[in-house]
Amino acid sequence: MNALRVTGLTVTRGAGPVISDVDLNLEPGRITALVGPNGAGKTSLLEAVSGVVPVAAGSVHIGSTDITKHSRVARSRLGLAHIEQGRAVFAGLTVLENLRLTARTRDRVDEVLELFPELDKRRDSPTALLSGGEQQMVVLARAFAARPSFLLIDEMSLGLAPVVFTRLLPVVTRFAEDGAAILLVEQFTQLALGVAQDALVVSSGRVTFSGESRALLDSPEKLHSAYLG
Ligand SMILES: Nc1ncnc2c1ncn2[C@@H]1O[C@H](COP(=O)(O)OP(=O)(O)OP(=O)(O)O)[C@@H](O)[C@H]1O
Repeated sequence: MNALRVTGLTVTRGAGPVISDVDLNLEPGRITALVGPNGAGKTSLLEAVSGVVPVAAGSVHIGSTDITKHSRVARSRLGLAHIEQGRAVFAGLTVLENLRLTARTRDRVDEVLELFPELDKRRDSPTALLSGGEQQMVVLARAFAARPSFLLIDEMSLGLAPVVFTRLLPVVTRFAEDGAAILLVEQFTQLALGVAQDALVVSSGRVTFSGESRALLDSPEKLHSAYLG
């Protein structure tokens, strides 16, 4: 399976660059935690990789295919999915209908519901009636149903109690074990580093650490200085 490779990426917003010269590799089966202070540029980096915003310099490749100028739709056809910040379910549809929007087969819907027994129980409920945590599960489940090879997840925990977020993390791990490459942006730094094999710290738009997440978990000083840039 291919890797996704970001090289020398620079993104400009408003007055100047918010991401500068970032390199990043997403390998099949591995989770990369992307962490850093507020306003560091994490969301902008994800948006540039998925094609929400254009890049000012640098490139994004899937295998040998240069997707830097591809549309979002073209990227998604190549297996790239992006769960953007803030949950967006189709509230008027049931859980099952939400999943069928992205699943190619009925079997895939069943496979995904196996990962989320809570949703299976409520499969025929309008999604609007679910709790915030359950709605976030629908968002994740809908992304999984499309079987992306590369999944960018932006602040899955936003608005959720840590206990709910902790419930979602093993499912993300399981999805990576099935072969997906995942880039996880998270405010709960320790939890994100705990499930990830690789880590990238950005501060003021620049990479201040790139390596195994274990190195940061073992050294709070290293993490602290990477945050400070
Ligand atoms: N639409 C926009 N127009 C102009 N500037 C923007 C826009 N969106 C974000 N920015 C700026 O880009 C910089 C990086 O923001 P970004 O949201 O990418 O950071 P972040 O690391 O995801 O932050 P947070 O952790 O707070 O969500 C910030 O200075 C922000 O003000």
